[in-house]
Amino acid sequence: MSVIEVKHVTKDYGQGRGIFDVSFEIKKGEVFGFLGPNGAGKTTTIRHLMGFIQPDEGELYINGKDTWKSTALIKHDVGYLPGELAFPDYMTGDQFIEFMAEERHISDMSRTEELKKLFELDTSEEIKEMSLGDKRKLAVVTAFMHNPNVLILDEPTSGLDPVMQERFIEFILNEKADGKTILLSSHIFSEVDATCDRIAIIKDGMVVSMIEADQLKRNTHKAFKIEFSSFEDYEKFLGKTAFAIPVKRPNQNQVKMNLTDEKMQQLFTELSEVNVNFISEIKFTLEDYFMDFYDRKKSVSDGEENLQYGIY
Ligand SMILES: Nc1ncnc2c1ncn2[C@@H]1O[C@H](COP(=O)(O)OP(=O)(O)OP(=O)(O)O)[C@@H](O)[C@H]1O
Repeated sequence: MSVIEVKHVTKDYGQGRGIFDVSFEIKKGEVFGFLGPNGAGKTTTIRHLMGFIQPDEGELYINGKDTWKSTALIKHDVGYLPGELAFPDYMTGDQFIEFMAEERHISDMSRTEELKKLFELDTSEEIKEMSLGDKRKLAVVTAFMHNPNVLILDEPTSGLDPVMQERFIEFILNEKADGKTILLSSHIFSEVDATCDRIAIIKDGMVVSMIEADQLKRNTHKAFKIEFSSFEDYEKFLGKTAFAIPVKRPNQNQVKMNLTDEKMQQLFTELSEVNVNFISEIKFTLEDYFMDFYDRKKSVSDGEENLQYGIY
């Protein structure tokens, strides 16, 4: 059974703003990445999941409970790390932790202590004196101190330095190994790449793509750049090749093309008849894939937009 279910959720704020017919499911033990440009609708979707907002249409469930109708129960199951942090400024970190422990009826503080140690957090300071990074760490400790089975993380590492970002990734991977179900909204590709099993891309309030992270890694379709030794070689290759060549750069005697592993031998046979300066693989990353959705109008030259890197 899916732990998180988002079913045809629409919240229309007018003028094209909001989320529209958003659907996805997250299975137990899965880390699901939610990527999208600013204003795409990530936070709105997450706030619906937390039961803070009632959808105009559609339903959302966590562990089978309707998130709007069972907000209090949801809080018990879920560790939520909001994108924008709000704390009572007059408290110290310790007082806030104590307050949250009482709220959650936690008496055994061993997990809280472990989290404080993991993230090297000094909780004796007044919250208003804390750096943004320390406030983020305090939010992490208090969001997960009750050891929830479901983690909902909205831009969790913003404000953390690279060492702590790395530590947060380790934390997510450990939680995943423990069977937790995790929704991670992020702008940081390396973080999503390192942790997520599946990734949804949201744009203008709509889910425009859903991919398995492995699909990117195991992609047998590859893109190559080839530079010929002379314009004659370039022309000779183009005149004879059986491959479709989406990118041609006559000024540089270069082509770019897609290829599956099985067709590699055929390419080398064709290239043996001409002189080549180099052939290089164009590495395809999650970032490339995302950027394609991020701005379809980005400037492309020589038909480069046709290079789809085999992701269909
Ligand atoms: N309460 C609201 N009233 C009106 N419009 C809203 C409201 N909340 C969000 N929106 C609009 O809905 C759209 C989606 O916003 P949302 O905050 O969900 O985006 P996001 O993907 O989380 O972006 P970011 O990466 O910048 O945090 C935006 O156009 C935003 O202005």
